[in-house]
Order: sequence, then structure tokens, then C-alpha cells
Amino acid sequence: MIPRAILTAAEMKAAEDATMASGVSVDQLMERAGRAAADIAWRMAGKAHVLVLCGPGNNGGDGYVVARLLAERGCEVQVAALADPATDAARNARAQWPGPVDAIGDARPAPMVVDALFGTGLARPLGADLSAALCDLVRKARHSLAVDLPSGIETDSGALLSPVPFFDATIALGSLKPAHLLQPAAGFMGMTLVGEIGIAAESALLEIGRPTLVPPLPSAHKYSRGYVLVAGGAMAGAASLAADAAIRAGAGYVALAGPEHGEGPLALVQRLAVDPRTLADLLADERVDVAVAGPGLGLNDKAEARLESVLAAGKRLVLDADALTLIAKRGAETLAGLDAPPILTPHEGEFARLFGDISGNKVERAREAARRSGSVIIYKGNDSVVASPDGRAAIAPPAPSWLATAGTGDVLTGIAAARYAATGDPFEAACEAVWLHGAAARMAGPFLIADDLIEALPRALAACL
Ligand SMILES: NC(=O)C1=CN([C@@H]2O[C@H](COP(=O)(O)OP(=O)(O)OC[C@H]3O[C@@H](n4cnc5c(N)ncnc54)[C@H](O)[C@@H]3O)[C@@H](O)[C@H]2O)[C@H](O)CC1
Ligand SMILES: [K+]
Repeated sequence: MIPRAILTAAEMKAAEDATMASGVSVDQLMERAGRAAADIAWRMAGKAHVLVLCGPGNNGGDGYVVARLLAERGCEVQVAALADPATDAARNARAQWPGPVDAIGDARPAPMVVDALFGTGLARPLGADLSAALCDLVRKARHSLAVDLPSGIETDSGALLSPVPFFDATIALGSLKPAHLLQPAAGFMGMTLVGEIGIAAESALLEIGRPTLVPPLPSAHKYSRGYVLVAGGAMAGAASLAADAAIRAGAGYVALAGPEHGEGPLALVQRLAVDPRTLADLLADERVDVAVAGPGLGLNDKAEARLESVLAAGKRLVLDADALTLIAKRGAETLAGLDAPPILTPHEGEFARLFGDISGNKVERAREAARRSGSVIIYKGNDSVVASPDGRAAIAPPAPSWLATAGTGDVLTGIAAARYAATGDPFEAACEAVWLHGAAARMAGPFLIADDLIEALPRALAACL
């Protein structure tokens, strides 16, 4: 699957300028944008009475186009504007709207509401009266569509600058923007569709899409499919979950090496490694592709020694949980010199421990963390962000909130290890793991527990063949 690009407001403006430099006018772009939005509105509500709310910028301009096109299809349309258009394109679009334009205060509730107040140009919160009116009108509508973005959202961070209602659908014009995937904004969009307006949308920031996996070659053997070694520690269950997930995610050979035998399928190889030196010996096996440390590792001296063995093994690494807490004490930049970039999978708390001083939006923070630590970062959450030290970054589609339960992170770690062993590319592996984890969660359904994710993994993987 070809991943979709995500453009910031500034990148969108640059892409728009480049398109115009090639001979397309802003009015043509606005006509395409309005047509794409009107088509969606028509499919959602047919001939229902429509209320179009227009702002002063080009988002409002899109709204006048929507109003004209829906009226041409026979809809009864009320247009309510916040202010007169402030751009030439929006003025032209308003001039082509043959009906009256009412003040926002005179907007009447309608079965279909189109929000064309503000898009990527929103610079500050909506006034309290305006956001209250928007919320009220959307709440009273049967269908609601946001043009480009719900008004009140900051494009690049996904922050809510003022209260925003829940929309049924949002049409992202030309390209996804970070707010279409980042929380809290993404939770207010409803179904998000990208409206094609003829802009070349290219970016180093991508949406994580369904991976394409290939079946093992006829010549495959267990080691060629990847050997993952999971270092266990104080809590056998967590390491077992990671190891079980790694073998279910397609690694050909998975060994669980801890101070006691763990759980898991019979296919899992249990190795007793009471002494950290035994762990080092197991890691010295040249067939080991990826080593995992963190889930259930513990935080005491023994855990430190085990982590030391893993870091010194010269293998590709996936580090999570307790390993991240231990690394935070010595500084994440100490990972920068490893032979291959490790994959780190911090949740919010672990990220703060590792990179507490980094500011900016979630994508900026993940990128800076990756650069500083020379690691691929899976910055987990409902809106997981993956960032690579080479500048590539990707945002996951919203994951089911049922994932908020013990052990699901350990499963993600195991999947990432299997994919890192298979691909050798930590960024690709991390993106694939995040997608598979989300897909398995959707398949496992409500009230899932971590074990259910592992059971659903083969079906999630099969969807990628
Ligand atoms: N990118 C494209 O290819 C196309 C995008 N289109 C649409 O245009 C908007 C972006 O338009 P822009 O004029 O830059 O910004 P906005 O319409 O979002 O708003 C800017 C406007 O509003 C004023 N303003 C900002 N914040 C506030 C506030 N809180 N209260 C009051 N006024 C505010 C600001 O000063 C400006 O006057 C994009 O999202 C698309 O919908 C085009 O259709 C063409 C193609
Ligand atoms: K809008």
C-alpha cells in the first residue's frame, strides 16, 4: 500500500504555490476544493436543507463554492458568514454565490451543516460566542461536514485552540495534515477523507498504511525468517508476551532467556539464563538477528547487568519498558553509537523520562528524540508516531482505545522485533509493527486483553499478504 503524505500548513501552502506556478489559479484550486466537499455533502445528506458557515479566508471561500454547487443540485442552502471575505479568491467565490449571506448570529439549525469557517489559516482560538454557536449548530444537525479541518484546531499539532464539536466527516483538502491523525484533534473529525485537488503532496511525514508482506521463499528456513532473543528478568509474564508475539508475528526462531522459565507456546525456545553472563553467551550466537530487552526486565542491579549484555551484543535491538527507564538514567544519547539503530517504544511516561526537555508537537518531539538517541522511536499512544534518525516520520491511524490494558506494549515490542529481524530496516519494521498491532486490536474487539492481540496477529498478518 502506498502511504499517504501528511503536510504541515506551511508545506501545504508551498505545494499550493508550486501548483499555481505551473499555471493553475487559486480560484481553480478553490473550485476543486469546494466541488470535492460538495460531493461528500451531497452523498451524506442528499437534498436536505444545508447550512454553510463561511469564514473570512480561503476556507470560507471553499464554503461559498459548496453552497453554490449544492444549490445547483436543488438543495435549499443558507449561507452564514463571520465577516466579509478577506482574500481575492474568497471574494470571487462569494460573488458567484447567487443567494443571500446572513450574519453568523442569524444561522438557523439545519439537518446538514458544513463548517467552512477556518482551515489551515487558523491563528488563534475562535471567540467564545462563535465556538458555542458552531458546537450548538453541529449538535442540532443530523449530518455535519468539516471542510479541511473542524474550525478551532491547530493544523500542525492537533491541539484544540477552542471547543470543537464532533463532526460526522472531515474532508482533508489536497492532503492529510498532522491534525487529521494527532490527538486530541483526530477524535473530532469523524470519518476523514482526502479530497483530491490536483496538488502534488510530498512529505517526509507519512501516514502508516497497511504493510505489504511476502510469504517465505521456498528456500526459507527458520533462521532465515529471523532469530529473536528476548531477555527476561524479574517478571516472566511480560517477557513471555513479547516472545510469544515475536513468534506469532513470523520470526522463525524465538528464544526466551530469563532467570526462570516463562510461559508461551511450545514453539518458543525457553533458555535458562540466571546469570547475566549466560545471557551474553546466548547473545553471542551469530544467528541471533534481534535482541529484545525491557518487558519484565526489572530495575535492579541484575537488570542493569542484563541490559548491559544486550547493549554490548552488537545486535539489532528493540528496547522497551524497564530498559527505557534504565537507559534514561544514563542518557538516551548513549545509544547513538550502537552498530544498528535500535527501536525504542516509549509511552508518554517513558518518553518524558528519556527526553523530558524536548518541546514541540508530538511529531517534532519524536523526530528530535530519534536524532538525539540515534534510534527509531515508536512514540506510543492513540496517535503513535514513528520517527527515524534520518528524518523520516510517520503517524498511525487512530488505534482502538481498548489497547489501554496491561501487556499490549509488550506485544508491540515482540512484533517490532520480528519485523526488524525480517526486514533489517528499523523504521519500516516499526511502522509495520504499529499497523499490525492496531489491526490485531480491531480484530480482537472490545474488552481485549494482551493475549487476544497475539491470537489475532495471524489474521492481521494475513491481511497484508
Ligand atoms: N491549500 C490548498 O491547496 C487550498 C486551500 N484552500 C482552503 O484554504 C484554507 C486556508 O485558507 P487561509 O485563507 O490561509 O486560512 P483560513 O481560511 O483557515 O483562515 C484565515 C483567515 O482567518 C483569520 N483568522 C484566523 N484565525 C482567526 C480567529 N480565531 N478568529 C477570527 N479570524 C481568524 C485570518 O486572519 C485570515 O483572515 C484551507 O484550509 C482550505 O480550506 C483553498 O480552497 C485553495 C486550495
Ligand atoms: K473548517
